[in-house]
Amino acid sequence: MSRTLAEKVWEAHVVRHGSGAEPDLLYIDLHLLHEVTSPQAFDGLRLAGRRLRRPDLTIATEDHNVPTVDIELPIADPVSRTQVETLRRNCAEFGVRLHPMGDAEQGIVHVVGPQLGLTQPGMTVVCGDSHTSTHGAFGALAFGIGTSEVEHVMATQTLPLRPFKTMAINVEGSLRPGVTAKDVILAVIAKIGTGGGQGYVLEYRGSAISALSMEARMTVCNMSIEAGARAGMIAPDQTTFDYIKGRPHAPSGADWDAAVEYWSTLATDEGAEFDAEVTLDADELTPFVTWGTNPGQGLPLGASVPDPEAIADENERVAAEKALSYMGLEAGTPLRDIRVDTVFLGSCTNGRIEDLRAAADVLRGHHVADGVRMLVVPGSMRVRAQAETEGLHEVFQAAGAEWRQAGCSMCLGMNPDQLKPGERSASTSNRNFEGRQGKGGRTHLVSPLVAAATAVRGTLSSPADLTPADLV
Ligand SMILES: CC(C)[C@H](C(=O)O)[C@@H](O)C(=O)O
Ligand code: SF4
Repeated sequence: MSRTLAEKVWEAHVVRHGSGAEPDLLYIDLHLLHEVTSPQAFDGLRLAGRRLRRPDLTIATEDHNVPTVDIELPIADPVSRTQVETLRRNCAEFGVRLHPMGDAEQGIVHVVGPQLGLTQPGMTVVCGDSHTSTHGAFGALAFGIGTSEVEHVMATQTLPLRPFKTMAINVEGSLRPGVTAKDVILAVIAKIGTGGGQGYVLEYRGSAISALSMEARMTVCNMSIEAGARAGMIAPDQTTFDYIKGRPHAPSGADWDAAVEYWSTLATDEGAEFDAEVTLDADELTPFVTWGTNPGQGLPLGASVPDPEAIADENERVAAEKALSYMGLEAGTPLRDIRVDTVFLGSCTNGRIEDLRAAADVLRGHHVADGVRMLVVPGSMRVRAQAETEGLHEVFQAAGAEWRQAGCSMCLGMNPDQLKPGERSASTSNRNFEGRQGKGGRTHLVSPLVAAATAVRGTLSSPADLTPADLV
């Protein structure tokens, strides 16, 4: 029978089929941990007198609560300090490999796994974090789990799971210059809505997806959860294999050949049926930005703030009214006229080396606009080191941007990098919820190219809007 990629990975991991209403029990190949969602799970193990079943398949990093400056000083915020210290104690007690602040491999959990070669095609990957969907870019079945499930995986290396439906997201054609993976996924979410993926594993397919680099594919899969999906996946291909080859945890020698042979069987079979299909024309996409307070409230940069009155669906209309009032925006204002105070380049969506390179290319020869602060936060210390080898930090600093240490940073208000009430950002992260980047902060989700151009002009912009007058 023809099967989809997701079905193949699922079936390869069933330890025990559930009968009737019972869920299947799946084996988990990789368990990622961070400081926010692990403490109660470790407590649970301790109370039950259990050890970790497979510490060798478990890895932890510090990302959410870490400051991105003065990292050699004690963490000032007591809550954050406790989180980080608790993770350190737990990892030492239970024998889990941890990359703490300052370590060469520390970084955002979803940047660290792939860069170490831990994330591989055909795996099941879990983490107590919704953006675990990122790892699906490798053809892994990867999803976020709750804290009680984290404990279950720690104790047994398995997880009871209910079946899912499959949705194909076909993106055909080629992206125009200046249009990126971030624009693709923002357009997908605007099309299917923040609940459109509920109950589904999304598979991104088509010529525009095949043409993406691994890092761009991670950007797409990262935001699957913002469409409500269980996971997002892309079939592994030569691009995937080339990315993994030679990484610290990649198979080598005969194991590599055997792995590639297996990975090559994972793509969805010809004739396999999806429960739903959505199609997007890549050639028609332009830079996309959000105007509202959920990731589905987005439009092409060339559009204007929508008029809620013109929205037929009542729920959507009310949501739009509320969003505009929170965002301090007037219907009809061209999106390009929206002025920002802050630009944030980073996060597990867009904090990898290609994102930094793309933004640096725009910033070279330019300066951040008066009154705008720009934070550049590499997704991991390895990304930071690579960027410094390439001199990108000098480009950012010469442009007046702040060059930071690795972490989640301004993606969410759990560390010192936050917006003040009423401040507005252009942010390469994945969520624009009320207060996400700090209480009262207003977030516009954008690509790294739009982030950089916006920093220069001070209003939401794409690189194509920069004129010779913007050069310094
Ligand atoms: C803190 C963590 C549980 C959360 C998540 O699950 O995604 C965070 O990473 C986020 O992006 O909102
Ligand atoms: S960078 Fe943002 S989205 Fe990613 S794990 Fe951290 S807080 Fe969550």
